[in-house]
Amino acid sequence: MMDKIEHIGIAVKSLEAAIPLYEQLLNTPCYKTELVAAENVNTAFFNAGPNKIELLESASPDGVIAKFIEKKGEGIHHIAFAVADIDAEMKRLAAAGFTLLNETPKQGADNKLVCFLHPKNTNGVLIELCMEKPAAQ
Ligand SMILES: CC[C@@H](C(=O)O)C(=O)SCCNC(=O)CCNC(=O)[C@H](O)C(C)(C)COP(=O)(O)OP(=O)(O)OC[C@H]1O[C@@H](n2cnc3c(N)ncnc32)[C@H](O)[C@@H]1OP(=O)(O)O
Ligand SMILES: [Co+2]
Repeated sequence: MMDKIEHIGIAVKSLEAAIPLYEQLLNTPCYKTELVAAENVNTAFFNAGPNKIELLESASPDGVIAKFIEKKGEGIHHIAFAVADIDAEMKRLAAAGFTLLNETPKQGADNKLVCFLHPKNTNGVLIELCMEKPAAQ
């Protein structure tokens, strides 16, 4: 089952410029920045009530965020839903005909395991599933 919206991902050209703007907008400090090398992105996180805003800056000129900005400009890039069991949700959604962009959960930011669904099957919206990484046994 999909729980709450965990975060909304926003593609930006420059975190240096966008962080102070979102701090002012949300009236709360950025609580974390993190490079997610596997995704080629620099991220910055803000709390917004029960949800989060994730700013995404490309870490290289050919990354997915750079490509997105080149095509569509800065703006909302994806919506991430929290799930309790990412493997079960991936299985359910694949069986329902959605296109999973990764076959197994992969490392996300903020200690999460994530999976993306192709926007072609979701009315043009890139969807991310994310689950808190279980503590190492
Ligand atoms: C920081 C980690 C993690 C977290 O923990 O939260 C993140 O959020 S990482 C975020 C960045 N990573 C990803 O987005 C990974 C998943 N995305 C992809 O695999 C690709 O971006 C994609 C969705 C498969 C698109 O890649 P590609 O096919 O190479 O790009 P194109 O430019 O050719 O696009 C094809 C088609 O799809 C449209 N598109 C692309 N991105 C989006 C988007 N974010 N939302 C909606 N639509 C999107 C693009 O416009 C093209 O459409 P057409 O032009 O109509 O063909
Ligand atoms: Co995200």
